[in-house]
Parts: sequence; structure tokens; C-alpha cells
Amino acid sequence: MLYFLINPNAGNGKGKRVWHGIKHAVDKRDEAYIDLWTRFQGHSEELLREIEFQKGDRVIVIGGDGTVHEVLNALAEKTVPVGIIPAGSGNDFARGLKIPSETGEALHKSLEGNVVSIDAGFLGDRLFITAAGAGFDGEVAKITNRSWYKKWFNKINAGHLSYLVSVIRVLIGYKPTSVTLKVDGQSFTYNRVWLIATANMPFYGGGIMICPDATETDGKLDVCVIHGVNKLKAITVLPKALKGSHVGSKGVTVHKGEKIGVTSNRPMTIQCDGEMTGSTPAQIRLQRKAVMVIK
Ligand SMILES: Nc1ncnc2c1ncn2[C@@H]1O[C@H](COP(=O)(O)OP(=O)(O)OP(=O)(O)O)[C@@H](O)[C@H]1O
Repeated sequence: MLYFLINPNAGNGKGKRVWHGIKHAVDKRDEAYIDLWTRFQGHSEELLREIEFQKGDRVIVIGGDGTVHEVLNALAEKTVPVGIIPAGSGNDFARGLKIPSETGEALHKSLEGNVVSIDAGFLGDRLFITAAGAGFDGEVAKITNRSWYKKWFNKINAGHLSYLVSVIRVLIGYKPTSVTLKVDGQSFTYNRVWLIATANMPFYGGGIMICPDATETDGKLDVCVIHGVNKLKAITVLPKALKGSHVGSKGVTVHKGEKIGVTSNRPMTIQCDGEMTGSTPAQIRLQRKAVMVIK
């Protein structure tokens, strides 16, 4: 069975529009399908956990990173391949997998693409697929998801600008803190830490290439620490991250590992796949080949 999991409100209504745009093509195919519609946060997980999947079943998500995050959490223990038709405002998961942003092409890819197993990160028992970040990016995720302007920017198809506005807002009041980072048992202490991003895939925050070398099949998490710089310098580092050219700059250190521990002097807000998920201290680990995706 083919399951379409649709978040109608992803991308401020784009999810619904995308489904209506492809329904005719889906109906014309021979394969039976069921369309599942999410109604609230967490609903994807409820819907999918009720299904007894059979061999050969697939789930195609129409939504953004938040919906993908929920779907993969529900399917982590199961061998059900997941395709994606991007309909959110950030779509970092689709971008990282090089899924076309054009709906028809993404549908074709979801139906005919290759099934591959990819790694996932875990913060406790919560799975993340793109990145988990503590500090500055956690605050940005928190205020973006609560903001009035996210809807507004989505309406004009400029979802990434919501993150940019939030970055500026957080930058004004953010106070960096000292952090002890443990990477596979080795300890590192950093002062004036702005953020620690633990990435399974290169992009987060709507196209920011925070860990350009992160690969979802290498059995490692890439950890980017931005530290030891004042606000003025941090302002110059952050825009470089849009292209991944911040790596190598003063105040940017990258590690790779499977088990990451973060403790900080002041609690740092944590986001997983763009959703606020608590605060430090945190234990993060990589699980190899944890989920199956279609790409
Ligand atoms: N019917 C619904 N109404 C409101 N929110 C919903 C609904 N269905 C799911 N959600 C929640 O909407 C949130 C945002 O969804 P999603 O991340 O897919 O879209 P987005 O925020 O526009 O895109 P992105 O995360 O890529 O920026 C998710 O946390 C999801 O649980």
C-alpha cells in the first residue's frame, strides 16, 4: 500500500495545494493508496503508529521538516521507506537528499526513486534526521515557530526569510556561555559558545549549510561549535554559514563523532530538525542506517 501523509498547513497551506496538484496523477496510476491528513502537531506519529505495515508499503510525506521529523520518529523501528514531496518553508531534509523542489519531479522521485538506508541522530529517544542544535539556533527555532511572520513569509514563498528575521532578533539579546563538549569520550571546553550544531545532513534553518561535510551515510555526526568570538565577529560568521564558508574561520571548530555530550554553564535551548526539544545538558548519538528513504 502507498500512504500519502499530508500536512495541509505545511508551508502555510502549501501542503494542501501540493496534494491537489498531484491527486489526478496519483489517481491515474494502478497502485492503491490511502491519503492521511494531519490535523495538529504530533498527529503524523499517531496516524502512522496505528498502521500495521506490510512488506512493500511506502509512505510519501507532503510537508516540511517538522512533518518529516514526526514521520521518521514513528517509523524508526520499521522498515518502511519514506519519500518526500517538499511543501514546508525550510525543506532542509529534501534539500540534503537533493529531492527536486518541483512537485511533479518530487512525486516521480518518491514513486520511482531508489530506497536507501540512512543514519539518524538521537537526542535521548527522539530521532532527528537533519541536525540538533543547542544555543543560538535553538532560540531561533523557538521564536520562529512562535512568530507571526513565519506565516506571512510563507505566503509570499519566502519561508527562509522568517529564519533570517529571527536570527537578527535573537542576536540582539543572546548571551553566549561556556560549554564542555564530549566527542566519543574526548572532552573539549569552549568559552563564549554561540551554538553547537550536531548534524547528520548539511543543511538546517532553511538552507544554512552549518556542517558542509555532514553525510547521512558516513556513520558520524558532524559537530560545529561557534565560540570565543564577540557579537560583532559572530555577526560576520553567521552569514558565511549560508554557503558553508564559515568552516575554517576564527571561532569555528568542527568535530566528528558518534556520541556527543553537551553540558553548559547556562541551559542552552535545543532544537531537533527545527522543532524546540528541551535544553542542555544533552546526550546525542548517531544510529547507523536507522531509517529508509526514497531518493
Ligand atoms: N493540520 C495541521 N495544522 C497545524 N499544524 C500542523 C497540522 N498538521 C501538522 N502540523 C504541525 O505543523 C508543524 C510544521 O510542519 P512542517 O514543518 O511540515 O511545515 P513548515 O514549518 O512549514 O516547514 P519547515 O519545517 O520545512 O520549515 C509540525 O510540527 C506539524 O506537527
